[in-house]
Amino acid sequence: MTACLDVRDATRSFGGLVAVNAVSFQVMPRSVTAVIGPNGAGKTTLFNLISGAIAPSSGRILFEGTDITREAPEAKAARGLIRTFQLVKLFADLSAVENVKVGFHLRSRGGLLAALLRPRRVRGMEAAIERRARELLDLVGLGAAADLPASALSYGQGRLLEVARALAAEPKLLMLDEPAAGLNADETARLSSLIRRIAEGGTAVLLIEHDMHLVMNTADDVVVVDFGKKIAQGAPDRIRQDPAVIAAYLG
Ligand SMILES: Nc1ncnc2c1ncn2[C@@H]1O[C@H](COP(=O)(O)OP(=O)(O)OP(=O)(O)O)[C@@H](O)[C@H]1O
Repeated sequence: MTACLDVRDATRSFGGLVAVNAVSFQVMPRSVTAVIGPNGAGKTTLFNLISGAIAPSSGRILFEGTDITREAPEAKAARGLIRTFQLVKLFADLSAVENVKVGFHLRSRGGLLAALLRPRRVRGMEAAIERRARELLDLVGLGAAADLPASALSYGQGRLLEVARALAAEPKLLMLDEPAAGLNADETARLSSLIRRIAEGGTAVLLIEHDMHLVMNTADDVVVVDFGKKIAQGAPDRIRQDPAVIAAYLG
């Protein structure tokens, strides 16, 4: 099976500091992979290399077998590599469902423009987008809030709305940067089951997360980085007992 994402020896230096040092790992289709590590380990830099926000000093990044190392974030998004943070912030005055509709434009700009040039089709297309946006809100548990302005949502609901909007772009790989940050225990449990459902629906998920409970309950595969290097990779149960991982967190 071709990996959805294949990171090969990704390296990035800032001056003398090697923030990400020859990190390699793969994300398989329909799987959830978590990147963990102590503060300053290089997780955010690694995410930036994958999403295209910054260029690697060396190494390669393949998406569905194609080398995308030097592609811009927009080009990667068009392939289906979507990071929540690539999207603009939520529009406070727009309703939840309208915010989700914004996500459709990320990948289907050509499609939408073409539709606009064919007036008779527009109405059908708008109705389909509206329907799909509401389905996505149901999926993340915000169905009842669809018509509320984003500003009326709680912090946790706002984070879930960001996920729904990212899903509107039909990602093949969804990258989530600390999705549980600021969520309460209930919301975190719901997020965990949502991430599992997203993966089972055919979208691979790659996340950075500090909440070990979420990681251990949600991820199929855990990549541990420390001082820029990958020090371990494996299933949550194995990672929990890995001496190098324990040392990194205690040290
Ligand atoms: N643009 C930059 N210029 C210089 N140094 C940087 C830059 N970005 C990151 N670094 C350094 O690279 C190292 C890794 O940082 P990074 O933010 O990737 O770690 P992290 O694992 O995401 O940390 P945290 O968990 O605290 O968010 C740190 O030492 C950081 O200071």
